[in-house]
Amino acid sequence: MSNYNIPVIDVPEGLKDLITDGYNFIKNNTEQHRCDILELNFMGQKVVCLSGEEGARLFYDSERFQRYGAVPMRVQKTLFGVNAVHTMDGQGHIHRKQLFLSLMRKKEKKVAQLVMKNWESRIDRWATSKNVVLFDEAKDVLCSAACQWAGIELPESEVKKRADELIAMVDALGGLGPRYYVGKLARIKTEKWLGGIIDDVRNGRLKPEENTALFKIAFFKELDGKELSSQMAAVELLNIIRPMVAISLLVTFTALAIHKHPEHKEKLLLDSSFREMFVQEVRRYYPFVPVLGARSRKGFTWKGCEFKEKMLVILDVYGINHDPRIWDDPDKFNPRRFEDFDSSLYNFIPQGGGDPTKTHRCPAEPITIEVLKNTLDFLANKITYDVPDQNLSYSLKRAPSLPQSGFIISNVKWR
Ligand code: HEM
Repeated sequence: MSNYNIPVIDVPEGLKDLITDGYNFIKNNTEQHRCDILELNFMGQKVVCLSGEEGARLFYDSERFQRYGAVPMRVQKTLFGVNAVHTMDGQGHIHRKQLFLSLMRKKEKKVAQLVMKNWESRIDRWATSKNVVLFDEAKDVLCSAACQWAGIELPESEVKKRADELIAMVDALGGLGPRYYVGKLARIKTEKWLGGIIDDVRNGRLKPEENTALFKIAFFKELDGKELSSQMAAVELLNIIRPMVAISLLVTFTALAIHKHPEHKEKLLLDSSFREMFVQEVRRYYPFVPVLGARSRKGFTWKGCEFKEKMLVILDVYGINHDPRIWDDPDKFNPRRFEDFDSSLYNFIPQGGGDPTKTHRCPAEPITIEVLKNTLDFLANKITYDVPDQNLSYSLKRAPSLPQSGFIISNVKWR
């Protein structure tokens, strides 16, 4: 590549170097060089990193970029599933995406209600426990609610086991060694479990309601008129319930934000629009998705950078959510910033950017926001609890990140 103005950063040990520098890796380098494009010499392979709102806009230009070949196999074998919707392009992607959008359209209130019922059912047990680890409870609550919504029968006795497997797939994201293998094994087991359920639906042994994800995915037809294989259907059913359980990470950060910012207590009680702003700030401020990847479809030049065909391109999601050109004082937790935030499709992208009907942007942002808003109301206004001494620090060098203690609460009571 002959990009004389583009800084080149050596990454001799590949993933290991990126993990060491963590969420701030691209941001530190783009800020140092005052630019939105970097070239990485990633163990001999050239990779372009894009940042800033304009970088995001370019990344979501589907004429220039594709997803096929961009998601590393290690991420497909743990987080997304091999050949899942995340890796598709063109009409095939839009058709598969419609399946997800149709399952989620106007479902946010219903899903949040299911989550709230599950939270409320735990209070009596919490009241008699010395300590409650909120993250552990959140993943079980969300797993139960996700399965109820999707039409999957899950006995209470199996909830913890399945929730642990689902979270292991998410936890494998930046993990090398054991964390990766635990996530990979969890995916193998879960795909087998759900593949069996899909077979049972198809041969009539199970009869889920017709408006559930289980039914719709079991009988979904690709553009060629064929049903998905039962394993592929299991992968996509997992793409409903796994990310629901992943909301438990944001629930834990929400609890941390309530605890660290008692100055917002009164507003959280009285003002539902402030609760929405608070949730948006949790999604912006705390680390979750670090980067996204794509490959250039064809050669082209942008802002002096020459993109070659099939070149790997990485978008700095965390960096854009902390970009000082978009956010005043980005490292300050300030829900009020959302009062007059001028949102485009590319300047606030915790769950991806662009138009969700046309790009890979997450179809479940309304659900995520509604679940978090209701959970915030529950934690801040419906119950009381103590927060005993514990290690609440979280690392920006681990993806996904989480407060060390999982957020322990005690002496829980209805308010
Ligand atoms: C913790 C909250 C969540 C976060 C941080 C999150 C994040 C993301 C991100 C970053 C993407 C990819 C965007 C891209 O590639 O351009 C995505 C896609 C997706 N998300 Fe979410 N998500 C969350 C919750 C959910 C939930 C609750 C569901 C399902 C109920 C869901 C289902 C999906 C699906 C199916 C896709 C693939 C869309 C496509 O490839 O077209 N997500 N999400």
